[in-house]
This record gives sequence, structure tokens and C-alpha cells, in this order.
Amino acid sequence: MDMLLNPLDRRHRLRHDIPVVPGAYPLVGHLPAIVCDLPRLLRRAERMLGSHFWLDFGPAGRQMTCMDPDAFALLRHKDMSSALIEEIAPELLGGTLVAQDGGAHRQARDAIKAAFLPKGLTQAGIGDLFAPVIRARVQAWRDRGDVTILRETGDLMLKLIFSLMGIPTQDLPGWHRKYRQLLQLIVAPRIDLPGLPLRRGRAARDWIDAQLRQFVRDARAHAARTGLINDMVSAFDRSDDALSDDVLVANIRVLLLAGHDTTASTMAWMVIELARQPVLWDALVEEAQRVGAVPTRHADLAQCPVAEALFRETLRMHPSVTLLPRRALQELQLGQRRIPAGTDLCIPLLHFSTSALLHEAPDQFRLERWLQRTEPIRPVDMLQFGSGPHVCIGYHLVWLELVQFCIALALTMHKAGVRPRLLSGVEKGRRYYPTAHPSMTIRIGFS
Ligand code: HEM
Repeated sequence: MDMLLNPLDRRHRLRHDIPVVPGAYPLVGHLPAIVCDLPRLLRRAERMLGSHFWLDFGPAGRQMTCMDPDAFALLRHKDMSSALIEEIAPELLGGTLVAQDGGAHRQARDAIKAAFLPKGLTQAGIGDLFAPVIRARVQAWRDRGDVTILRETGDLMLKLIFSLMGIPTQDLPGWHRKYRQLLQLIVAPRIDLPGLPLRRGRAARDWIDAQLRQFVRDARAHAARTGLINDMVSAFDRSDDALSDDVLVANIRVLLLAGHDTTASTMAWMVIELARQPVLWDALVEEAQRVGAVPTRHADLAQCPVAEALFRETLRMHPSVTLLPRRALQELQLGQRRIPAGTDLCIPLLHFSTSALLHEAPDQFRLERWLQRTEPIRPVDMLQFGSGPHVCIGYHLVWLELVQFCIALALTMHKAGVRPRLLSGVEKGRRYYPTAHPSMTIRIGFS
């Protein structure tokens, strides 16, 4: 076997009549292959075993994975629960809206969702807040001549989400490092020893939470300040069954994570695609020169169709959330199979995002599929953001910040007579789980 699978586990086994993918390791199951080689693992499992199979997520147990596009509709199904998410990473996601269902979920979501809709973003002047920060960052890249792209986009996105929340931005590389360690809690074997990912992840969580508690105290002390953190604190303090500060802090922690990690990855992929496909860069520069300035309101985004197509196509080819876990509360039919109540499921967004059943020439990066479309965007066209009650809150924000970024990058670099160039290989070092991102070491030059 050439993939990161256990060569000693060759048995063909069934669970509830559905095949288990061979090659699991003790303790970590298929995680090494899921993290480093997910597209190939999914393709091989489908070829060998058909559309339904069990993947072993190590400490998170086995999840029945279904490659049939019907599985995407499960995200809207009333008998699907997100409680499994809390079991997968209790220290990271316990008590947060991501892992809740029904009324509790609605209450937590209602406290923040309006701020992320186009109206809320415009009223809070988020586009005006972001534009100078983005411009300054790409100007620094131009001056330096080359950058390690994922580190840079990670810092930039953290800075943007902090400013949206109304939190002071200090030591961004430190926050970035802590969040990376925190994410490891999703895949860490449950062995609590010094130096191992579980211990490091918990320490990172404690560090982050201590800072967030201080921000919450500051928000209470200065209730008149603006910023989402103040709105969240007031909404939580006003709620009937006053939620504890632990829940408030956990939700802020998850919002900061959701608000930077996925977008930083998408932004890095955008720059990589622009660097390796000169025609994309030329089309973007032409658009940027036509609009002449970084857009700041949602209403202005319609003037930047190339930048929007870049955002959608980059995310389609490189979705940053690849798999979503759910639990079936009732028995249900999925494709040709009956799934018993209580089954843990994995919805492979990565597979649907690049599936020939949903997209023509799915392996080709084509802006035209967005530029030439005449119908409105459907849920399946933005499946990278999930669907149903937990659909991503940040969709409009991501759209705004990525279009702003594209235009700022093109204007700045074109004015200096330079363009992005790839200085390292792209395939090695890619990761697909817990979130997907290009290699940490990819360098981009501007010359
Ligand atoms: C490219 C960027 C992004 C991608 C691909 C993405 C993807 C997703 C996906 C797939 C989900 C669904 C999770 C589930 O159903 O279990 C989700 C949920 C969520 N996202 Fe995003 N996201 C992005 C950016 C953002 C940003 C910028 C924010 C906010 C600042 C954000 C906030 C959230 C929140 C709070 C949830 C949980 C919603 C809930 O459980 O009700 N995301 N995101």
C-alpha cells in the first residue's frame, strides 16, 4: 500500500452490512491517510467498496461515509444531530453552537447571525474597517518581495476577525500558533502526556480562554464600546436562562477559529492559483483597474465578477472544510441502504465539491463556470459552507473580504509592475483534515 494505511490490516469486514475500509491503525485508525491524502483515500474506497463505507477517525470512532450526493441533503434532515461534534472534540467544541441542536442552537446562533448578514456588515462599516488593513498587508508583501503565504494569510485573517470583534490585536503569530495547537484536539489520541498533542491542545485552549475572559470582562466594563464581542456579551447577559461565561467564552473561541482558519486557507490557495495561472492574474488586473479601488460595501461586489468567480472556484477546488460529522437520530434510507438510528455519519463535502455528478470538468479550474452562469447561486453551488440549520454564518463576510483582498492585491502589485510567482512545489505538505490547507512552507514571490 502506498497510502498512509496500515499494511497489516487487510481484512474485509462489514458493520451493519456496510464495508469497513481496510488499513486502519490502532488508536489513530485511518487518520494519517485522512489528514494527508483524503481525496485519494475516498476515491480508492469508493472504487473498492462502493458508495457507502466506514472510515475510522481514531479517537472519534467510526463514521459511515456516503459518496452519493443525496448525503448532502442530510444536512437539512430533521433527524440529524450535531451532538457528535462535541464528542469528537469536547475541549474545543463542547458547549458551542456548532455542536448544538434545536432551541439551544437557535438561541446561540441568533445572538450573532445578524452581524454577519450583508445589512449587519454594512451597518457596522466592516468593509471600511477591513480595506486599509488588507491594503497595508499586501503593500508589505510587495516591499518584501516574497512571503510564506499561509503564515501571512493566517495573520491577516486573524487581524481582520479581531478587528470585527472589537478585540485588540497583539501577538498575532502567538494566537495563530495557539489556534493550530487547539485544532489538533480534533485528531489527538486520548493520551495525556507532556509534549503530546492532547496536552498541548489543552494548554492552548486554556491560554486562549484566559485572554477571552479578559476581553469579556473589558466588554462588560465598557458596555458602550462597539464590536461584536460587546454585542455578544449583552445578548448573552440578556438571555432568559442566563448562559454561563464558559459558554460565552467557548462560542467566542469558536467564532475566532471559524473566522480565520478556513478563510486564510482559501486566500492562500487564491494567491497560489493566481501565481500558477497567468491568465487568471491578467483577468483580475483588468477588473481591478476598471473598478479602480477596493470595494467596501456588499452592494459594490457585483462590480467585481472576476474576483467573485475566483473566490467561488478556489473554494470549489480547495474546500477548506472537507468532512462534516453528524449522527442519525432515527433510522433512515440513504441511497440503497438503510441506516440504523444512532449511526455516526461523515458527509464528504470535499468529494461533492469536486464531483463530476455536480460539475462539468470538475478537475479544471474554470472561472467561466461562474462568469457565464445566468441562474442564481443554489445551495449546492456553495456546499463548501454546509447547508441546513448550521450553514456557515460567515459566508457573506468571506465573500466581502476575499473580493477586497483580490482587488487590493491586483492594484498594488500591478502598480509596482510585479505579479505573483510560485517559488515552491504545491503538492507536498497539503493537509485535508481537521481543516484543509496548502503546505505551510509554500513561498510566493512578487516580481
Ligand atoms: C472560506 C471560509 C469558510 C468556510 C469554507 C466555512 C465553512 C463552514 C461550514 C462547512 C460550516 C458548517 C459546519 C456544520 O454544519 O457542522 C460552517 C459553520 C460555521 N461558520 Fe464557517 N466557513 C468559513 C468562514 C467563516 C467565517 C469567516 C466565519 C465567521 C466569522 C464563520 C463562522 C461560522 C460559524 C459560527 C459556524 C457555525 C454555525 C452553526 O453551527 O450554526 N465561518 N462554516
